[in-house]
Amino acid sequence: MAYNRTHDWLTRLPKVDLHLHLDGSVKPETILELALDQGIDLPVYDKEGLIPHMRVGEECGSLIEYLSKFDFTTRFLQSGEALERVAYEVAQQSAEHNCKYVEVRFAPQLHRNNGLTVEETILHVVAGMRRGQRDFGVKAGVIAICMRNHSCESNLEVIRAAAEYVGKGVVAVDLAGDEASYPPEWFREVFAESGKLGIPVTIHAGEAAGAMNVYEAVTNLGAVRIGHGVRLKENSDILEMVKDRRIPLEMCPISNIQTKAVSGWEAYPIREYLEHGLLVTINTDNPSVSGTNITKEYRVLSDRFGFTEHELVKLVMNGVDAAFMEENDKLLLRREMEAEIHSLGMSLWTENSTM
Ligand SMILES: O=c1[nH]cnc2c1ncn2[C@H]1C[C@H](O)[C@@H](CO)O1
Ligand SMILES: [Zn+2]
Repeated sequence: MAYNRTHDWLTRLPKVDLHLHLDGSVKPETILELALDQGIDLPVYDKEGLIPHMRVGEECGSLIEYLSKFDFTTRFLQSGEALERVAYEVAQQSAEHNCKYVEVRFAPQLHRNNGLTVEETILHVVAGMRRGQRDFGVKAGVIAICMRNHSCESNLEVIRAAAEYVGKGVVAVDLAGDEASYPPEWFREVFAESGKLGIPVTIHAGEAAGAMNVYEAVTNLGAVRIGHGVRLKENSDILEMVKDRRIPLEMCPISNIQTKAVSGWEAYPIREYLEHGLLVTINTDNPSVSGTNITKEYRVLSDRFGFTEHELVKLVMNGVDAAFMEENDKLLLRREMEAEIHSLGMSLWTENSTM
């Protein structure tokens, strides 16, 4: 059936988001309220005025510049109440874009300035997410992040706490932060522990450094998914390895352009990856830092790369396949999404399609 890819259609398309940072998803209006509640001074007291403090502009030149935006927001996320609230609001924002499943990631050690333990931060994020799931019908999982600039000891603490909550809201662990200055091989000891404890691993790699980091993440850190992987195209052997092992890539198009993972849209390898058979998924990374949402990501792809409706659905369903979810739950989600896509008047084009 011919389909008109309007704004409305892309909003209504059921979607998933596997790569979304909690501290990169806070609404400016929430910051205004949190600042008031917590008695923290703000540089300005209107929503529009806060945006430049939270969002990168056109001139963003690197991942390091991009990461500098997070310090502003994390100051307000130092209580259980604030963490629970923003996790709840992520579910709400996801529902507004018909995002059926979201994996929310956050770094527990960044939220301990007022004395929360790592376990408490996880408990509060899980509680907010569960409440959001109940009120907005968005399924969710939490990914606990180790930071590249943190000590091995502090990252091990995150891995061990996350392990306690696997099956109770936590679905995986991750490594984020300044990739160019902290290569993945420095974190072998940390991720040996996640291997021992049996927690799934995804690693930010091939974003601000080359394909070798993807190789290291997969072969030595146990990554079963890769955050971004944009620079994988720089090494065809590693690209083939990722393809053969069916490692999904969590690509975040708007963020990837802003952090200069590639020079511009013309060099963005998403069509190349998809046509080569890589398991590409589409995600937001940081809605409030990047000024994005999941509908906008799909719209950009449709506009810039001329993806067909079938290709867009393929990207959505790749996300379902790549989710850190129990197989039974995944089957239910897949069925729910396929039925909804079908009711939008679209035929399906997925390997698992029964149509
Ligand atoms: O795209 C990213 N690459 C590397 N690190 C990132 C990215 N987006 C967010 N982060 C960092 C900054 C946040 O404070 C931290 C935890 O969410 O993760
Ligand atoms: Zn990220």
